[in-house]
Amino acid sequence: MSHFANRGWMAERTVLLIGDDAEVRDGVRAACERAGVAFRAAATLADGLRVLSDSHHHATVLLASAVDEDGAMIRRIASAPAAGTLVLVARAPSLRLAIDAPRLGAAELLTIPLDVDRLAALFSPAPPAGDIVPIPRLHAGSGDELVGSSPALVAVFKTVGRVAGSDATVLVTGESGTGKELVARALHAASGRSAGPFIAVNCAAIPEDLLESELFGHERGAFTGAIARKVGRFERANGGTLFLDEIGDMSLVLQAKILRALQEREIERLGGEARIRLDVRVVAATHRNLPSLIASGDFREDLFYRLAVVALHLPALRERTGDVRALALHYAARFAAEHARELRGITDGAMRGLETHAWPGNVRELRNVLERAVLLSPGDVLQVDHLQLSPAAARDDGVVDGAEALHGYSPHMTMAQVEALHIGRVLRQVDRHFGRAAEILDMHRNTVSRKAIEYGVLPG
Ligand SMILES: Nc1ncnc2c1ncn2[C@@H]1O[C@H](COP(=O)(O)OP(=O)(O)OP(=O)(O)O)[C@@H](O)[C@H]1O
Repeated sequence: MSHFANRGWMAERTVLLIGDDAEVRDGVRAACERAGVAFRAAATLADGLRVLSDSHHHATVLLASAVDEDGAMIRRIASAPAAGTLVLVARAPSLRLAIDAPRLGAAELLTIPLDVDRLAALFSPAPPAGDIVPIPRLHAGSGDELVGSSPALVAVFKTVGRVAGSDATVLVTGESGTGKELVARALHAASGRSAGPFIAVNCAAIPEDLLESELFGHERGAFTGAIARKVGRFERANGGTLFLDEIGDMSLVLQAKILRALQEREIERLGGEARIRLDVRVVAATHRNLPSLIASGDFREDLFYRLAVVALHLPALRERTGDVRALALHYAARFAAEHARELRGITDGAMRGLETHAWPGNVRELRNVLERAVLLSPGDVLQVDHLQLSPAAARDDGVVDGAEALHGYSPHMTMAQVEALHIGRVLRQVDRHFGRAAEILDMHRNTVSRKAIEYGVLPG
């Protein structure tokens, strides 16, 4: 390469650091050297804006300042066209900064001490076009359809097609996140009841003492606190489909009541006299092994046979890796459209990473990984670093199986990996409510948010 050509390339690929911190400067410079891009620094915001006004940068790293409470500084840099990809770094990022960063236009928020490898990956030039799996255009109307063509999923499609037209009760089994609810919706949509309601109840999410009235309803005064009549979900599903999710977590008393409702096709509201006729198709689902619950006396055998008139099993995603590519492209296209991001494709390396991941959270986890990657990738190609797949869940460690895989845990993990997994899981569970997560984890909420950012486990 000639001297001039080299200079031209360097001018294109320059990273600007704005901020006055020796440790950050050293880290960013090291990442630039590793990525083969030029490094430039501006100590103050004013200097930085001056530099940005006369030269273009591939990426800008901004040391987030505690005084920038409303993010005005970040917004100003992010909106400068010459700033390129914006990366924020902070020593102890506040929860607010972590949540606001993507909205303000930052592609990444990194903590100090800097992860030089991650930074270098962000600065690396886009990979050559040949290594990219292109993302298809999203066709209009593609919503929540079942994606995949593995033999296991095709068998599910066929069964759905065969039984949708009947009113037979269907039991859908499979690990959490495998698509049981989506299958129930597909059964409803393909049935003669699609004009009627689809009512879903997560039996494990509703406290035991409320579940009965939630399902069957109650009359006014049926119990303390029943100040008005309530129509239950069975009744609300009349003319349509009732989806009873996590049926294996229901008490034996309620199991008996469900069985009766299914057999008699009638219910009574709590505290009521009248029998109410039902025209409801029931689809039930569970991630638990019902035959073993029957063996331990925790699930009624007669209810099992009543529910499993047709049984449909959704295999875990790691057992049908053939579906991963189609799902990844589907969700990349969908989230790119949803978040108005131009995306060309996914690198071969990233696709391999997806195909060899153990997916303890199944399709739900894949969907979250893709959404986060689409939001946070700086360029128009998704690379393996953008996926932030936890190495602990790589499939080929040979130990992750059965119940352990279900929980993403393996005895080869470091304490940090276990902590990352647990914090991510708790945050998802409490729907990103950091106060509640802090209580569960018995940690200060700032520690929770710092660790979540550090480990890259903020749920999408
Ligand atoms: N084959 C698939 N194609 C496209 N999206 C899918 C597929 N399977 C699952 N998903 C998506 O994954 C997510 C989880 O699916 P769903 O809620 O149906 O799983 P589930 O098995 O009912 O989970 P849980 O047992 O935790 O309730 C949803 O966003 C769903 O749209």
